[in-house]
Amino acid sequence: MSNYFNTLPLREKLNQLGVCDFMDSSEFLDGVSALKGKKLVIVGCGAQGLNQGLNLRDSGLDVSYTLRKEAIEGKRDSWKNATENNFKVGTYEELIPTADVVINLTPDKQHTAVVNAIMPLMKDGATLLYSHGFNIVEEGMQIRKDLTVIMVAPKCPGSEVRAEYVRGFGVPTLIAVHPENDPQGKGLAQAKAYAVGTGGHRAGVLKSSFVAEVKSDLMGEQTILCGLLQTGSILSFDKMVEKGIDAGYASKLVQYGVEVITEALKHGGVSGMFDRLSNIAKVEAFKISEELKDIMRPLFQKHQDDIMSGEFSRIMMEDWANGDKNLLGWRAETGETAFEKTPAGDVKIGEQEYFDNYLLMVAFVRAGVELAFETMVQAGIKPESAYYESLHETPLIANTIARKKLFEMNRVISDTAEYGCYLFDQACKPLLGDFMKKVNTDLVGKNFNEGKDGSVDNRELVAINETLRTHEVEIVGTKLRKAMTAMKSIKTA
Ligand SMILES: NC(=O)C1=CN([C@@H]2O[C@H](COP(=O)(O)OP(=O)(O)OC[C@H]3O[C@@H](n4cnc5c(N)ncnc54)[C@H](OP(=O)(O)O)[C@@H]3O)[C@@H](O)[C@H]2O)C=CC1
Ligand SMILES: CC(=O)[C@](C)(O)C(=O)O
Ligand SMILES: [Mg+2]
Ligand SMILES: [Mg+2]
Repeated sequence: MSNYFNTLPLREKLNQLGVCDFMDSSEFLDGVSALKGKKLVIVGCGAQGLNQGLNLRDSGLDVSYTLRKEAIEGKRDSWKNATENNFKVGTYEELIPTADVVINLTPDKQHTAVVNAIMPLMKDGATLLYSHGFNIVEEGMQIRKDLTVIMVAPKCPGSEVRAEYVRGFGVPTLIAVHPENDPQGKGLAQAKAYAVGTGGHRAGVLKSSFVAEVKSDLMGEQTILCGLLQTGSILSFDKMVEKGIDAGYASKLVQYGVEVITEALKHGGVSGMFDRLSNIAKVEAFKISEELKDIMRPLFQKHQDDIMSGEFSRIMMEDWANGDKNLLGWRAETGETAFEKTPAGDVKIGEQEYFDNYLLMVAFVRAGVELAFETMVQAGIKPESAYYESLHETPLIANTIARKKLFEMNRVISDTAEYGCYLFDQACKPLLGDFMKKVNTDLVGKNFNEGKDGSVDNRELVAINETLRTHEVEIVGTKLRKAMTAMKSIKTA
């Protein structure tokens, strides 16, 4: 097998990268009917497996889980996840031959082995569904020609796929039909029905391609969504402690601050987040985010270039072959950071205080969202896809950090995302060394407005507002958020 994307001529590469049609809600009036009465069998019951299954069942669909024998015999977590939620569980041999749709929600690194094990058991004309394009695009997996191959990819960590559904909302979702596998022409109808089943249609669905999804998903998770939130959290905490801020306060500000700050981003975009700052704080946060963009731009571009060329996948698959040596080493290193080891203090922090005392994170988020969006669009990803993958998913990742710090984020996201997150973090921390030397507690830990008279130059403020509001991520975000009529607010502890 070889990288499918690299076998395409440039014209077809650009064509598949550019597939991105925002689907009007009227396209989902058939609801789940295309899958009603069908047997949906999910392989794996982890972050996506469990949470998608819970949503699908609540949407009236017939869901069961097939797990590898050692998971059943060893009563592993995946077996506990499925049985404790009263799902039917069986072996591949027991459940796959009667399945109408087999949903592969195992780790990307296992996909080739898993698909080779389940494909011979799949009945003629069945459907194989992925939630990420890696196996098809980066590994070039070939699927039996009588099978339909589709993708329904939530732009969200598994835990929040369920949390948003329970709130009566959903998460933005990319759907696609693999052009090499749609023999009965039923792929799109099934993908749409599955997206309704997970609740994705309430947040927004893009008709995408396996190529567009994988090349944008890898970029979002490595940079703004996981990598930069990890780097920014660790550097912010270390700076506060270095400057004598109480470690418990610093830990709470960082752990919950990213959720409070990005909740404003979710509802009002970058400009909405900046509007939560005083005028003098907005001017300062703008200035340092401009500097952060200049420092990090080459790193964001390198990540996108390596994703496009297949170099990222090559080095990650090398680590797979090497027993996940880097992944496990970086995971252990992250767990040993002072931020991860310092519990949030029992101290009251008001909602506005998270903005006034944490300008640095506001600046990190603006720089990361805009850089990730700009870099994806320059590489051929359409703005709607880039928006979901950069701005909208950031608060959903932040929800996991608020729950149990970086440990929870790295536990819930895929192993592919976790590897990419660490890869970015390892490069970004030293890149920001000189910048962080100049950072003081006015930007992180203390109220920026304290002792200042609050006056600003009107023309400068008008220019900053104009720059924030006219960025393409704000233009497309305003349009996409209009469709998110069921979006709910989250109150932080
Ligand atoms: N995590 C996320 O939020 C997102 C993930 N995705 C995609 O969803 C897919 C699943 O990812 P995710 O939910 O994170 O995976 P998890 O690591 O959370 O869960 C993987 C599941 O697969 C099982 N599994 C592991 N190894 C094997 C194997 N060799 N054979 C059979 N089953 C195995 C595990 O159970 P056990 O070890 O007990 O057998 C577990 O139930 C991936 O393609 C990922 O890219 C897409 C969007 C977001
Ligand atoms: C949660 C999600 O969308 C990620 C980051 O792409 C993943 O976990 O792979
Ligand atoms: Mg993703
Ligand atoms: Mg991913």
